[in-house]
Amino acid sequence: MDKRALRAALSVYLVIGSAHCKGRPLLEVVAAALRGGVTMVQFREKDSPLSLRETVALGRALRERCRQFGVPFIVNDRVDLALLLDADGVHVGQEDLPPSEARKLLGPGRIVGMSVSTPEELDVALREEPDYLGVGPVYATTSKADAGDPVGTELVAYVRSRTDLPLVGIGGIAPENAAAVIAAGADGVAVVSAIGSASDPEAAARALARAVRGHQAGV
Ligand SMILES: Cc1ncc(COP(=O)(O)OP(=O)(O)O)c(N)n1
Ligand SMILES: Cc1nc(C(=O)O)sc1CCOP(=O)(O)O
Ligand SMILES: [Mg+2]
Repeated sequence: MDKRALRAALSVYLVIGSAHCKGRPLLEVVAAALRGGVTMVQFREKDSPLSLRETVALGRALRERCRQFGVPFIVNDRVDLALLLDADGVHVGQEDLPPSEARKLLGPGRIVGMSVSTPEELDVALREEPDYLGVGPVYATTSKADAGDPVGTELVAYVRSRTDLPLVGIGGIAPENAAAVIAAGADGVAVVSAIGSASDPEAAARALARAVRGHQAGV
C-alpha cells in the first residue's frame, strides 16, 4: 500500500479485542464499526481467555469481514498470528519484535506499524523504519494499564515536525477531541473504548469518521 493510501486507511482506526466489547461478541462490534465507517482494524486480543485455536478462528472471521469492506486488517504484537491469518500487517510496540525483523517474517507488501510515546522512542522508530507510527497516549486512557501519562497533542505535533511518516494518535480519543489530534498533524485517530464501549458501535464509528473527515476537509 502506498503512503497516500495508508494515510487514508489510518483515518479511523479501530484497535480492539474481546475484553473491550462490554461482553458483546467481538465480531459483532467490529462488523458494526465497519458499517459505521472505520478504515482500519487491529486485532488486539491481549491477556485473552481464548485458546490459541479460538483466537485463530476469531481472527479469520474478523479478517474476512474486514476484506468484505476493503479495510486493512492488522494484528497486534504477534507476527506468527498475522501470518496465519494472512493479515495485512502487524502493529509492534517498542518492546515487541522490531519492524525489520517483523518484515523478514512477513515478507514484502505488509504494513508494519510502531508505537511512539516519547521523543527518544521516536528516534528508535525512525531508525527501524516502520510504515506508520501510533503516537500516544494522547489523552488519559483506561484501556491500557501500562500506557503511562498522557503526552498530549504536543507529542503528535513534535512527531509530525520530525517525519512525514503516516501517523495516528491513540489514547482517550473520542468524537469530541478527534479534530484536535488531526489539527496537530495526525493522519487519523486510533480508538478502543470510543467504539468498543459505545452502546451503538456503528453510530460511534460514524461520529468519529465525521469528526476526522470534517477536520481533514477543513470544516
Ligand atoms: C495504533 C496503535 N498505536 C499504539 C499501540 C500500542 O502498542 P504497544 O505499545 O505495543 O502496546 P499494546 O497495544 O501491545 O498493549 C497500538 N496497539 N496500536
Ligand atoms: C492500545 C493503546 N495504546 C496506547 C498508546 O499510548 O500506545 S493507548 C491505548 C489504548 C487506547 O484506548 P482508548 O481509545 O480506549 O483510550
Ligand atoms: Mg505491543
